[in-house]
Amino acid sequence: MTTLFDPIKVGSLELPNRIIMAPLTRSRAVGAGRVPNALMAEYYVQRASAGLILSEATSVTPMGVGYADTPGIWSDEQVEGWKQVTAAVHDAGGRIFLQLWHVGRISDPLFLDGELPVAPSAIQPKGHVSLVRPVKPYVTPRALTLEEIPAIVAAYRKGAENAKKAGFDGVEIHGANGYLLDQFLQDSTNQRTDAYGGPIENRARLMLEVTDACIDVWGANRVGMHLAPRRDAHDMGDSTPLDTFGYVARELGKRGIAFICAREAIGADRLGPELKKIFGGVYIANEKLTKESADQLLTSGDADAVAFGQWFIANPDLPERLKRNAPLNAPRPDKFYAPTAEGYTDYPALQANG
Ligand SMILES: C=C(C(=O)O)c1ccccc1
Repeated sequence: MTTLFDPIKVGSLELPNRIIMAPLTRSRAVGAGRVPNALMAEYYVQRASAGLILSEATSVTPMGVGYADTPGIWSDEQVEGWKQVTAAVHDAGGRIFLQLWHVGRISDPLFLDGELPVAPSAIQPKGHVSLVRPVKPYVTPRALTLEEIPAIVAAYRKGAENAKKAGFDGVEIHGANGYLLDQFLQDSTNQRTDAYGGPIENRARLMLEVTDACIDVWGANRVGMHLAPRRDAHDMGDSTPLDTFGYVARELGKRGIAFICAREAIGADRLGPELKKIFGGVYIANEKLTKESADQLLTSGDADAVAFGQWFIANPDLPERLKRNAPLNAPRPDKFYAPTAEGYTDYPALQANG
């Protein structure tokens, strides 16, 4: 019976366990340059016992930013900043992928030097700009012109190249949670009439062009994809979800990428088991999992590995704690996005003889 502690090959990497650290935005890349720093290196190295760390979402271009103090991967300075993170994780025997991100319409002119956010179509998302006070509704984004799209693909390619320069072990493409690639994929947010809109193969085109660019840089066995088939973030929706996500899973399977990591909790409406069959590769399940529900997913074959978010925030030595059935530290949501060491690097690990 497969357990969390069994090794697994993901792409060309041998992982010592199936306990993945989910991508977690923590807003500690403080400063105009959005450069990773020593505090971030300390946070990641504390969690290096994960089978694989998926880094926090990292913008591939300034126009892809939508939150305060989140890091980028477009500048030489940011590459240098990330090098201290990857070196620390590798020195501790860990493995880390960078998550490549563009928020699309989930932004605001205050993050974009006064520019409107860009998107497949000019459709205002319901909801408010995250973590901004006073509360501010999202604006109506500007639809990207057909001529602008090659530059978006080029930005992801550059991000993939810079991730390699920075010492990462691979890249995960953020295709989930209502951000740019997800906005193109789902028909509630994409009303284009050109080659990037209409039928599923057109709406998936940008996601797959970005995937092909990353494969060109890294090879398929070092590229992953993050998906949110439940369509529950940032006012998303699709009229034929299994067809839409099934098409993506099939196309990613044809390309032989290292994994799909799908954010969907255990629930009757989840598409995971179907998508896993269609994809045919390593399927990582994420969100609100416990040790029991994670074990159940592995035992049933509905997932090959599991990603924990909040439990890794609060427990730097999560794999050891799960192995020992040790008590887990409680996360402190008030510090999830505060630019402080408090609630970031001060969660205690078990005592060596604990
Ligand atoms: C990158 C995020 C995502 O994937 O939802 C995110 C960003 C800000 C806060 C929480 C999560």
